[in-house]
Amino acid sequence: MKALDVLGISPIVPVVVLDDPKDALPLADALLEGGIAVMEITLRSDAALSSIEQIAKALPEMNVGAGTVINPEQMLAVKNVGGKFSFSPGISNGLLECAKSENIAFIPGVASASEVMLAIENGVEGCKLFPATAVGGIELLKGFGGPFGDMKFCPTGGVSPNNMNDFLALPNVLCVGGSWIVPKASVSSGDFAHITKLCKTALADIK
Ligand SMILES: O=C(O)C(=O)C[C@H](O)[C@H](O)COP(=O)(O)O
Repeated sequence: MKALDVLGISPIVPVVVLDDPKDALPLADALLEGGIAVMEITLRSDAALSSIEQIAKALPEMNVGAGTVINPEQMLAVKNVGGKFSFSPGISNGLLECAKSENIAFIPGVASASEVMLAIENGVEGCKLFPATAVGGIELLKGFGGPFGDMKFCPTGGVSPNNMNDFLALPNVLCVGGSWIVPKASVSSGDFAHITKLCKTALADIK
């Protein structure tokens, strides 16, 4: 799978923090039921790698990968447990080299023109804009569209049902990332039906 394929799976990429690996499969099922076949599990908890491994083994129809990948060791660990891709909040030569040599779908985070240029120099076709609303959001993406017409983006950080359509309407935006679609309280209380409902509502609201 290539980075652009990852960004083309669903207009919404759920950004997930899991504290307990037992929640991994019910959550993946809930997202699939809601019509979303991609999920980014952030490496911010000890449960992340084992959650990715479980989902990759049990639910091949779910495209599971990692977020918050900030060094090559983590990128390799994600690949080793069956994660299909790595998102990072930033971009570094170490991550770019590791992704190339290991043939890993890598979506780096960018927030400036120079970072987009580093991505282009390394053959990257799709980036996360992070943290999207804080670094300029819609206006920044419109600005990037001039000099970097071929680069595609997944804005993440501050995206919500209120602004999702403004982002998705831009020609250089393939999808948006967000944590709103998987509320922590719903996961901890086992209310996976609510998450399915949030997915269905969000997909139906896309213009
Ligand atoms: O660390 C990463 O790799 C990330 O992916 C960060 C997340 O994208 C944002 O924390 C999600 O932002 P919200 O949807 O505003 O909660």
